[in-house]
Amino acid sequence: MSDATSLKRKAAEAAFAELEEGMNIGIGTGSTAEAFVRVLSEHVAAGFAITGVATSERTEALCRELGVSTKTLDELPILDVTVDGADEVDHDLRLIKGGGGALLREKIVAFSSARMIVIADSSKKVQTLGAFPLPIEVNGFGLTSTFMAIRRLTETLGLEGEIVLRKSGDKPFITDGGHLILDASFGRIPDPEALSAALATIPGIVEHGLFLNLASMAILAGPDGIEMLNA
Ligand SMILES: O=C[C@H](O)[C@H](O)[C@H](O)COP(=O)(O)O
Repeated sequence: MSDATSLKRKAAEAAFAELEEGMNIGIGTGSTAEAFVRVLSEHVAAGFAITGVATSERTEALCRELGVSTKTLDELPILDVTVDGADEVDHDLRLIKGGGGALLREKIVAFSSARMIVIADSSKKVQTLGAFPLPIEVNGFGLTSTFMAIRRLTETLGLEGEIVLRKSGDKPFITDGGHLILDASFGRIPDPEALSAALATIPGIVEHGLFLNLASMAILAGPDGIEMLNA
């Protein structure tokens, strides 16, 4: 197991320790969330009862393959906890998510959960969000207009940098919801709340990858052990 893989597994094991039998849980997307599904599946195989709501088709397929039972969010609209990865975490538990394109369902599921536990290797902890390009999920209709509105509004906040349409091979990347993603490389986002509020005014934006006031705990696994951040 590579160092990064073993750190993800350690974070996933620590998140499992926060769960109780019988809980209804949101299950995130990405390589760290996948490590969590693997840990979970081992406990399920040993008789631990839990029901999950997956945040992506990819996670749903993995749960099915590994024997973790899932329901839809409509069947289980109130969740005890969501466990998910992140692309960046700051000291106030503000996150950038969506590197894997699952931000919309991830945010809906996290919002439906009493708690959100973020799991990551310690490299994801940052002083200021923004080195990781911010994913912005947009409707395909009026893409150019939406792009220009994002550019205009972010410039008024002093944010500059490349904004590119995410591709999968030579085609646009399409999310599980059938939308497109623009990745905005701002470098630094000194005021995530102001940016989030500004983006919310643009109708073509479906959702963005700033997760503010959602995470209640972050479990960061590093070479020297586990660091827990609590809201
Ligand atoms: O859309 C994907 C998610 O937000 C992931 O949780 C995030 O990109 C982190 O992924 P990973 O654990 O693979 O670094």
